[in-house]
Amino acid sequence: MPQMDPKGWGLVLLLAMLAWSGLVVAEGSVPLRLALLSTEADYSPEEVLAGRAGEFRALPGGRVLLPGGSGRTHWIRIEAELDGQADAHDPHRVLWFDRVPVAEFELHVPVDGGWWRQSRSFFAPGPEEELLASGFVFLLPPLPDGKVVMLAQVRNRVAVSLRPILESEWRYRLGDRRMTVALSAIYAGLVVLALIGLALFAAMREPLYLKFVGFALAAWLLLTAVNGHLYAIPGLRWLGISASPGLFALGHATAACIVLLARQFAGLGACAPRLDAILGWTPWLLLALAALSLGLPLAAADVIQVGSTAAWAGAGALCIGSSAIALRHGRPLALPMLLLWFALLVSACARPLVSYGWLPQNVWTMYGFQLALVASVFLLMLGLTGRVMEFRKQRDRARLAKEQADASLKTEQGRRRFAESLAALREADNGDIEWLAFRRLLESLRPLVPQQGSAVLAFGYHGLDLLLAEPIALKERYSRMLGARGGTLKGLCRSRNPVQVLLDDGQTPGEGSSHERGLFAVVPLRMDKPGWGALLIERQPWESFDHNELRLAAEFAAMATQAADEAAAARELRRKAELDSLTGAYNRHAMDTLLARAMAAAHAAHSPLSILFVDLDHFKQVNDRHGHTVGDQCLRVLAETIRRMLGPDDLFGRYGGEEFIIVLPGRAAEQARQFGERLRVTVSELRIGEGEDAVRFTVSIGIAGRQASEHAAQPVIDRADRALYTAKRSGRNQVQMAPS
Ligand SMILES: Nc1nc2c(ncn2[C@@H]2O[C@H](COP(=O)(O)OP(=O)(O)OP(=O)(O)O)[C@@H](O)[C@H]2O)c(=O)[nH]1
Repeated sequence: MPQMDPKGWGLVLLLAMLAWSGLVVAEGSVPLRLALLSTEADYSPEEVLAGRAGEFRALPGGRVLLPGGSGRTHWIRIEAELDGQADAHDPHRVLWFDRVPVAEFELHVPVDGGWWRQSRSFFAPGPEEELLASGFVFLLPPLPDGKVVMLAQVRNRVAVSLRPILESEWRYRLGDRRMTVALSAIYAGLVVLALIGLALFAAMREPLYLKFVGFALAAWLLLTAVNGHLYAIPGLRWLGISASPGLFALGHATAACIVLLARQFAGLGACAPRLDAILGWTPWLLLALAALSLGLPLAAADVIQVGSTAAWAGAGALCIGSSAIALRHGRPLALPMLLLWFALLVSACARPLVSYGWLPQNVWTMYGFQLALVASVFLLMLGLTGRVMEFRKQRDRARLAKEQADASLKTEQGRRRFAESLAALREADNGDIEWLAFRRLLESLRPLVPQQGSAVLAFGYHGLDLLLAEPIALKERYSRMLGARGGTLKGLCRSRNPVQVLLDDGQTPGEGSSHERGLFAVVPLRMDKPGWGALLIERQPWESFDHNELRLAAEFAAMATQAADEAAAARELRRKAELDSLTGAYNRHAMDTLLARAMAAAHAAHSPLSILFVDLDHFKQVNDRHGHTVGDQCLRVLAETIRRMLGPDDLFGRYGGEEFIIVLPGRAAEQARQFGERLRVTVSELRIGEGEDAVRFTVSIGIAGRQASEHAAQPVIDRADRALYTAKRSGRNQVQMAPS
């Protein structure tokens, strides 16, 4: 069995203190004989006493039970034997009745041959009544000793139980004062608890506290209404119009709040979902019943009374059930809650049962409900304050989780975008791959890792030295830093793991440097030795990098170098596939593509373009005489000679075995002829080898120019080929122009 919380013991203590305070004048000092007569006609007190209205029925047990819904007038005869003992110091007597919800209550006392009359109303208390009157109180006129007969005339709608007490005034006042103090404490306590709940809501923004405030206020309204004090409060008197149905509606609203909170405290969503669902819609049902109570005619008040008791019993049973399950699952405060719901259920049903005469009328049956209700509010308050820290922790956890989820989503998006941008490297121009990879790296990391700036430095990476900065304005500073701390950085890169170090840019303070020292995350880049490089991310010296940031930077840096390596490898493969392995010139396939492109460009720009076919003369003899190795060497030397003579836009490829093609964009026939002639002469002067064994060779060249309308290469190639053929036939070692 779970241990009782210290708060639970505090509650028990509170209940005991309230009980000790003695809520009512327990018993009168003068014994009373009671009799009841009910009639539908209107009679005067004399006629009633004379027996014209019917016979009085004697009532044992010191109380009067009046059935509800009758609309009849009840006459209560109260007989007492006054012996005069009370009047030594206190000549006045008080006749006291429990304050029950009756519409009209009039007391008739025979005085000097006439009648002394005073009336009371539960829902419209008169100005002569005290604000927190404990009951219907009548300060009697001086009465002679001996037998006295008084008549109380009552009209009621709901069943009530009345217990008259005849008492000396000072004894009544003593009890009444204790009652007033207790009630004031209860009412004020409820308001204070509601305010505390409101303050907690303002601090925590947790709707549960608002529910509690609603409950505390509903309890306050219900208690003040049940005791009849609500209708005596200036400004709230109008509430008396709703009479008994209004009282029951308040009861239903309070029950709705109780169920709402009981559900929240039990937290059965996971372990008893069905009961949880029922608890979810019960408050709405109770509120609907409250509305119904207000809508039904006043004559149905006694029916509403029965319905209200049943609704409370049902709501109480649900609360008890939920607390019992919560207790089994070890929920905090489940045991005191269970006991309280039980006390509330029993006490809520007790008062109506007293009215029907099925239970004795005493402090517990009449006021137990109020005690239990106050104790419930108090216990819930304790429970709620206990949950403040829990809520705060929960909220912090939820916020942290959301921040982490947002951050990881942002990182994931950044990673995806970065990977996409790296995929585009394969399409990049040859010289841009490394630069683009590192620029993307810096730009992608910037929004993910808070920083002052960042840089990539790389030496001997794919044969390049690079320094990139983000923002670009910092490049100068990083360049200075590299000059001053390059050795340190190179040393750090040997470890291959990211580190964070304080570095300066080598300037002394005051030399114009905006921030001399920064904290740098140094992430070594993976590259083949002797090359080395690093990604640097800079922050203020006091803002260190956490493990995740360093890991992310290392991951992105690895992605960048890997993508650049792959793109460079692809570039190399592509290049090899386009080149002739022996001479390094473009092969025929690549040349066809490049030539088609150059022709289209020349056609679009209306600019000239010339094609030269260069063929070695009697190359078969060179091979035969000197061997293929020498033949190969001749081809390489010729290719190198041609390459040296080309401009940046010129193209050069090997078109067949010993046949080369040269494309000269922008050069017309005459310029091409001069180029060809220069080439022919240069080749004729070449020597392969030394001395007498030196090999010499010549070339024949055929030239054709693009005609104005031509944009396809083949006709020009054909003309150049024919010109070459002419050169060969005409004796070789010469340049022939194709006819234009
Ligand atoms: N060493 C070497 N020889 C090659 C290569 N490609 C083609 N050849 C040779 O080039 C020679 C071409 O001979 P031909 O087409 O008869 O022409 P030629 O002997 O140069 O005579 P003309 O062109 O009429 O002056 C052949 O013997 C081929 O074997 C090569 O890559 N290396």
